[in-house]
Amino acid sequence: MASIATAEACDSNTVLLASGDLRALQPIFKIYGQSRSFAGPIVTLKVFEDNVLVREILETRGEGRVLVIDGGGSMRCALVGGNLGQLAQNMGWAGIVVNGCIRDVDEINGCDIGVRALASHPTKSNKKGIGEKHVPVNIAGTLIHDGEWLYADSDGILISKSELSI
Ligand SMILES: O=C([O-])CC(=O)C(=O)O
Repeated sequence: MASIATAEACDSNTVLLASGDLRALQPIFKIYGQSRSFAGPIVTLKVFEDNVLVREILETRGEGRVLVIDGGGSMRCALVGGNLGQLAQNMGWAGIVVNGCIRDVDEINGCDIGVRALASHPTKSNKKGIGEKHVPVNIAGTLIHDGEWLYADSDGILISKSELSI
């Protein structure tokens, strides 16, 4: 999906920014993946050093949505790797935002999705299947709800209560 420029979205939606219906994530993410700009409705996931539920969600049809994973900011393993990046692309996800690490960076950079993560880490995660889908998550200073909209480009990431019009 062609994305609205985040800077422009901020300039033309000052009322939404002031009310908190539109908010910018703190700039803590690195940019990966082929799509530097992406946008879509959010699916939230809260996990910690365990990516079984990440795969479970990415195995469902993305339909242009964005998976937002609160991995608790862990710097001890990767929640998404090349296989999951490929799966996300094949299932039609627009992108993945990870409050945590990814791995197989070269493979992920070849995938036709947008990915944001704190860093890369070569270790895989646990496989216990613990976590919560569709719950509110607090990432980069911002509370994010399932079903809200995410807009990402080279300037940053915006969360909007509803779809923005151009
Ligand atoms: O399976 C994992 O833990 C993540 C991974 O390396 C991949 O997606 O390729």
